[in-house]
Amino acid sequence: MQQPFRLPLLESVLEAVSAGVVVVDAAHRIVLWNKWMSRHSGCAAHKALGMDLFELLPELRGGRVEAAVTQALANNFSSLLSPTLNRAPFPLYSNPAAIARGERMQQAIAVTPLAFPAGQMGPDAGQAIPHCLIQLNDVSMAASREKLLREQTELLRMQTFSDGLTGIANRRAFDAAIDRETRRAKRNGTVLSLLMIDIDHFKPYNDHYGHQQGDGCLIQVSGALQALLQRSVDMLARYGGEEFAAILPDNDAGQALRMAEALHERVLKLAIPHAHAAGPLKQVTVSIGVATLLPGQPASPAALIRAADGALYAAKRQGRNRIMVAQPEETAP
Ligand SMILES: Nc1nc2c(ncn2[C@@H]2O[C@H](COP(=O)(O)OP(=O)(O)OP(=O)(O)O)[C@@H](O)[C@H]2O)c(=O)[nH]1
Repeated sequence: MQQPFRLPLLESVLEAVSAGVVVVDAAHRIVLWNKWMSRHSGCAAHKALGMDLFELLPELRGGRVEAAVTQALANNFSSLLSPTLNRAPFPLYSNPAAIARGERMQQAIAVTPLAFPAGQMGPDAGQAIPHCLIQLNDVSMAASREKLLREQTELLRMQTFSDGLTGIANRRAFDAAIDRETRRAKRNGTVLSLLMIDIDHFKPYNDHYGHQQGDGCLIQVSGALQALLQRSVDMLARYGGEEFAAILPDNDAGQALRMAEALHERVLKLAIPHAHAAGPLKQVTVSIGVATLLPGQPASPAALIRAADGALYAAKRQGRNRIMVAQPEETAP
């Protein structure tokens, strides 16, 4: 090892490294401020050196950086400041365009205690003098990739569980919810109601007005139904083509029937013209089947759906534009 070259070599490494390197002494005075720090902070080393770090950058006072530096100097503790909790504590910018936008670099910061041996002479000879090393890395790219991934994941989640046409929950979301709510009702000994809602004579509507207007009708009806389901626990889902399902946790048979009446009425109020509607009302109507799972009743989600569906088809058979109620069959607990 060629001893004389070590120090200059280390210095050029410190200046060339793609990370911020700052060293402060026990009084928080800056004793090292590398080129990367000058470039990204806009503060040259000759200005920073000898200054109190928290006077140079007062916004670091009282935050996680000051706490980490104090822990390093007083207790010899190292800290890693998570970029999630401490996005950009130092006023550092990736490039001039980022300065113009006022967009700080996202930072990963490591704070490490250092102990320099004091010189050979004097009262402190041989003793370690506490210092603190602060390393900073630019994680802006990783952070924006992470943000993009999070947004894409959220979009995929939305697409997986919502209906592309109406924006309400889709069949997949319904299947998971009815299963979850049935188990919750059994566990808590509470009631659970289910409404199956179907637009009457939708095929002739489509045939007469066209598929696009049919889509518009589905959007209007689902919007009207959704507007009435105000509780966060209620769920309206598109069960199939022109069939919707409403899960009503904690609603007994009477409450579910009243909700069905309100939904039925709300669709009538839309007054969507339907030239081929049966009966005197030449407008879009719905038929609704209602079923309620009673506390302690051993019934499966499938039995609840079967009962509500059975009631819906009874409503269809009896002329449509009406509400029918059925009781789910008991199944083995
Ligand atoms: N426009 C449109 N139509 C759809 C969509 N999904 C299903 N449909 C149509 O909905 C109609 C359902 O018809 P049927 O099941 O015969 O029921 P209906 O004519 O409403 O008769 P009843 O339910 O017995 O009153 C079919 O013509 C489907 O093509 C959709 O996303 N958009």
